[in-house]
Amino acid sequence: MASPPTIRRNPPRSARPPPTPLPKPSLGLDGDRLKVFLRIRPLPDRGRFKSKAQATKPKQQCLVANGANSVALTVPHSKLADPKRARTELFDGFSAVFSPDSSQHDVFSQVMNPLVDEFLGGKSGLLLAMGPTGSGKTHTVFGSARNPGLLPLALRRIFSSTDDHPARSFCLSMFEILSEGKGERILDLLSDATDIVLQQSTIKGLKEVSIETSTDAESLVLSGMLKRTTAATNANSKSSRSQCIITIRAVRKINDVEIEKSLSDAVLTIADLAGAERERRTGNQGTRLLESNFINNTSMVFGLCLRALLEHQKNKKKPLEKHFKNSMLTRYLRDYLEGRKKMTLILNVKPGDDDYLDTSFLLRQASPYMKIKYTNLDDSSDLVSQKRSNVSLICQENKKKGKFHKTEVFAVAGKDDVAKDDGIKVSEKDEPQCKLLNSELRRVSRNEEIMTNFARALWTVLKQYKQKILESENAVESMRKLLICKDIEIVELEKKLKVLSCSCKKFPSVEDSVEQDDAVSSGQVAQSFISQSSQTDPGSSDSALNNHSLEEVSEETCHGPERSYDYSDKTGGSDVCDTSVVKLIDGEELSSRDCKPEKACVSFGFFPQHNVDNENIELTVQVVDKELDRSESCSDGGGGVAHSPSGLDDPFDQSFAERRVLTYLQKERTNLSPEFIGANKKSPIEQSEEEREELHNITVEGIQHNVDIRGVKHHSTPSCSQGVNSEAPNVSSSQSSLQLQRMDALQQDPQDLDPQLERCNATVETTIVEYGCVQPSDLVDIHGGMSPHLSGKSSAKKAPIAPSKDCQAERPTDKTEDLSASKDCNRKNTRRRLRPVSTMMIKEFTVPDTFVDTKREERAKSSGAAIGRSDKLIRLLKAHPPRERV
Ligand SMILES: Nc1ncnc2c1ncn2[C@@H]1O[C@H](COP(=O)(O)OP(=O)(O)OP(=O)(O)O)[C@@H](O)[C@H]1O
Repeated sequence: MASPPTIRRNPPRSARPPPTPLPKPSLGLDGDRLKVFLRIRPLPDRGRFKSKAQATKPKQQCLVANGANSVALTVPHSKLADPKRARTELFDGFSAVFSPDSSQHDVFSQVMNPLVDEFLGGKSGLLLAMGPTGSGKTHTVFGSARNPGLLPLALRRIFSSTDDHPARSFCLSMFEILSEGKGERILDLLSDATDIVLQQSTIKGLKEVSIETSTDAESLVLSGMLKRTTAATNANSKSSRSQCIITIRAVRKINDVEIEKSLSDAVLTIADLAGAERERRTGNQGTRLLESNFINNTSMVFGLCLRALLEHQKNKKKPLEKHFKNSMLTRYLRDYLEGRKKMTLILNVKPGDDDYLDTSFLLRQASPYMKIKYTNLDDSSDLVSQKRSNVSLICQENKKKGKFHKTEVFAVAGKDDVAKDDGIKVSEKDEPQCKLLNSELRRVSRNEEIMTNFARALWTVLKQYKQKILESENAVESMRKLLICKDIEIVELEKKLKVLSCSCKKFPSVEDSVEQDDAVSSGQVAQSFISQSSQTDPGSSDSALNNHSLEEVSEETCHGPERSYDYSDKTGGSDVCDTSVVKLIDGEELSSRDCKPEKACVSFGFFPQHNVDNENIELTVQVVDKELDRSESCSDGGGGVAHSPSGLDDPFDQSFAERRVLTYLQKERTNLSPEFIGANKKSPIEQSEEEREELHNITVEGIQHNVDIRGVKHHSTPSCSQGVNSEAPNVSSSQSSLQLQRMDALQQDPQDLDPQLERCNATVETTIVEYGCVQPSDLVDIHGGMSPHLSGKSSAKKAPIAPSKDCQAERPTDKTEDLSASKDCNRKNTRRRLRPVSTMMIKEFTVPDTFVDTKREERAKSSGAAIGRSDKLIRLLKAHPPRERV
């Protein structure tokens, strides 16, 4: 059985056959395209190599001329990944390819001679040599004395032809563009001038030397070459470090129309670019490296310009990118790089294997350039470029002056022939260029108009935004001022609240005084305290006013039954009382910094309580809440205050008391002294449930519920009770005033508290007697007296206020007439009495309804919340101390 045939699916690739050279392009097509010549320099002399190995080793070539217009580039073996797969690239389409053995004359005849002919015919042209370093650019352009290059040969050709045209002369300029730091500059090689600058495509300050003969011209070029910047690198012993440009300009000698037509100011430009360098190859460092960067950058920009031109020619809709702006060389050669002037390129390459990368890069880069067409050549380019420069300068000047108006632009652009307006004669040949220039001007002016309108609209929008920002800032400022005003109002309201709260505490005392005619129990003590306060602070209008008010009250209320307190807290207790006590402690006005809740049972009372200990003095202002439940529990608890039946049943007394209270409140409204309030002593008022219900409706209630409500533990000392019985008649008001003055001093100056503390302790007890018990015996109510007390440090917190046995014994109904009994007896009368007072309170101390309502709502909450409000109030009062009294 025969075996199946073996099929090789992937036969090994053989080397590609050499590409067939393309047919030489016709002259007609070639004439319209950018000419690109390729010159392959000969391999370096083998004798240069130092080592014998290198000298004997045959030099491999990677680039060979494959035809008149093409070359074959073969990848060296050393750079092949697979040595078996050799690869050769074909580059075709060159105007001509000069083999290494080509002479300078061969190159000149094909490359330079056509340019010279065109130049002599009045057309500008450019020959530009480019290639890697050491590829023979300089050799091709300048040559040597024995082997002159294209420039000397061109000069010889030009001057050899002048014999036929004696009316023309030529000027030669030579300059170089070299790197300066990270920038670049122009150096005139024919003079020592340093102030030459590049403007548009014109170099200002560049010296032009008129040349009469080729010999003079060559000498001039030689002198310039000597000044050119060169340096030795690993790739070239005399490497050019700059772009050297030589211009030959034809000048008219005779004003002959015919001659002028044939000898327009054509310029023949020859540029020898510095060769692109690879750092690894040249080993450049420092300045050489900067030069390499400059050289490579210029070559790259030049290539970009030609690529952009090609892309633009392929797609007319694609705008021509302005790469020429990125280097001086391309700026100077703008007309050539934008296709308005004819340019010829000669690529110099090295054929060695070592030069494969440089050669490959150059061929890949420059191959597309051969597709560039010249469809709109500018034969009178100098004239047009001069016009463009003039227009550009005019535009720049107008922009600088800010007087660039579109009308002017249109006036210029609207004219078909700018040159005519400028007095320049434009030939029919130049008319297309003038039209092009005019259309360009219209486009520029249109863009200018658009940008101007856009800038105006943007400016308007910005102004509107600015206006809005200003309005917003004003609104913010007004709101800030409004907030400040509101804050001030809040502070004033807080102060007013504080005053009202204190006045509410004082009010029952006054009322009780009026009702009970208890002039001695409360009035005297208050009078003594007030008088002392007045002495302590003569300038205090508050004290004076309060003093006066209460003096009047006490004087007028000397008759009538004296109200009494029944501190029947026999169980020590204290905690049976649910009556909430408002404690207001003003950190500024009270010297005490410590507020301790005291358990007391007061129906409606006010107790300034000074607890003096080693640390501080507590002045606890206790205002009994009028809440029904609490008051009820207070009364029922047995530990509360038993109010004696008020004796103010007399209508005259009632009305009189109301008038007095009204007078007092009117005075107090304007100026109330918290100190006085703190020192004032109020008598608890027992109320019935109906009374409490009514009191809930008055403003005072709202005020009182704004403050902290706590249970208070009454303190009492035996001395207090004893003082009521025995010492009260003997204690003079002056003594109590003196003692109270000391207290007042303590309150006013907390810093002096400690030194005075010990002294005060002794007087405190006496003051307690005065506050609670100093009353004439005939006026002291059987139920007790005023109970505001100052307890000493030993007894202030521990000993509850309780009537002593003696004190209780003096009371006719001390056991039977307890709090509840007295409350029941006086419920209705108290209601009648309190009603007008409540009305007055509403009238005098009306607070905003919202405030009252809010406080009522808050009052409906738990007592814990009330405590929180109290703390808030205390903090608020501390944060916003009342104004200084005048
Ligand atoms: N066609 C040639 N025939 C003989 N010698 C040549 C040829 N081309 C170049 N050389 C020699 O090669 C050397 C380097 O040439 P050249 O300085 O012109 O290179 P280059 O391209 O100008 O280098 P660079 O860009 O660094 O200035 C010179 O000594 C020059 O004489």
